[in-house]
Amino acid sequence: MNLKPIVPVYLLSGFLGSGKTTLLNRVLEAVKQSGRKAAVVMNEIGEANVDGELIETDVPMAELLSGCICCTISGDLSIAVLDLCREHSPDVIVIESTGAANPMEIIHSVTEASLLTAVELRLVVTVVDTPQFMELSRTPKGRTFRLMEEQIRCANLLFLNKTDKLTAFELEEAERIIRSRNPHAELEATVQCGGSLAWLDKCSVGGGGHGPDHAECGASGSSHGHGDEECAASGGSHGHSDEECAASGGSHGHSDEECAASGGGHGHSDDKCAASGSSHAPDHANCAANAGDHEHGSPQHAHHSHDHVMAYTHFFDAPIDKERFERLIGLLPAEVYRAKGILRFADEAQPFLFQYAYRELELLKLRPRDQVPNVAVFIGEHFSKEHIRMAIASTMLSNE
Ligand SMILES: Nc1nc2c(ncn2[C@@H]2O[C@H](COP(=O)(O)OP(=O)(O)OP(=O)(O)O)[C@@H](O)[C@H]2O)c(=O)[nH]1
Repeated sequence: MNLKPIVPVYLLSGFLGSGKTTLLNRVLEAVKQSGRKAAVVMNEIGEANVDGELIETDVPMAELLSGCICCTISGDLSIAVLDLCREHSPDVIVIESTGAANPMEIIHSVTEASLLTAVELRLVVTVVDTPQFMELSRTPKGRTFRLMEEQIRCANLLFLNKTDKLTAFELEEAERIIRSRNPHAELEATVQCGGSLAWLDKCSVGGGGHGPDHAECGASGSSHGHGDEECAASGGSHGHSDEECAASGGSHGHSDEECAASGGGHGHSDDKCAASGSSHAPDHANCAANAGDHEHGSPQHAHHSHDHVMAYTHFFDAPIDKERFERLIGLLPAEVYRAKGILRFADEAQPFLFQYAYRELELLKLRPRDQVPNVAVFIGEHFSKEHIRMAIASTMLSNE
């Protein structure tokens, strides 16, 4: 029988602006260096795929815009994965979710895709904006903080990013608090997501095997820890029975145990998967419990913990003035904590990618792959789109 090799799927999770695209670029480079072919699913909450401009043109990419893959377009995610497999036969698929996504729902979508084609979720990597997480941990816990906690709980591997902005003492405190949210995931303190990518190599993929090598790749297998019970614990939050869970994982001949790994992207082989380096499987029960806390039902009936996050996309119809734009950024209300876009400045031949995360602005010259829009996406919580529209009009168009 000529079975297709199972394509490992890596999910990059983490709150808005934490560093997922930064990590994605490192992952893509590493996959390329190893002679394998990656495909990417990118999800943006706004109407423009700004991050896509940072990805090399030869990488097949599916873009899911204007929604969050964990809810409004979760069906699209399974289809995107199927299409990428059919059209490009990748060795590896990397999904970068919006920062507003809950990984549990995405995990569910990937297992849905695995019913139809040979893909398997191998690892959930959550990138934590550590200074931001710590700042929010000191104030009354809002929904953003709780979403960050969920993203932390569902990870196999945690990159505690932006540690350049922390003192050694603060980092120690952050590690302690984050560890308490997920005692099992491998944890690495990083700057620009510069952590180990060994997990990409450890899982033998695309090499003609028929499914993950459980002995070698604990990330995919669950050679220890997950039994039916845990599977149900995890699946339970989405209304799975053991049977359903087995069905989900079983499309490629998985056992229940394996299903826990596939369904949850969790389940490490203690000694073999230095990949995630993790010696334990992230605790499904944690995720499920957490899901319950925050009103996660089945994907169809979920009340998502991130529906407070909103985006306003503004397309400029002509090149804009750089200084005025910087002034506009300075005027953004605190509720807008993330913005990004591709901008054409009046005195510059090349377009710029702009990034704004928690009051830090970054402008980067772009060599676009194609025609690019002149666009800015503003992301935050409970802000007035009208207010932003008016701020743009008064700052960008005034004669001062
Ligand atoms: N100071 C600091 N900035 C970082 C670090 N890592 C990433 N950044 C910056 O943070 C901003 C956001 O990084 P991205 O990789 O785009 O973050 P993201 O998670 O993909 O953002 P969204 O797609 O909007 O959720 C960029 O300006 C990065 O240069 C870090 O370790 N330290």
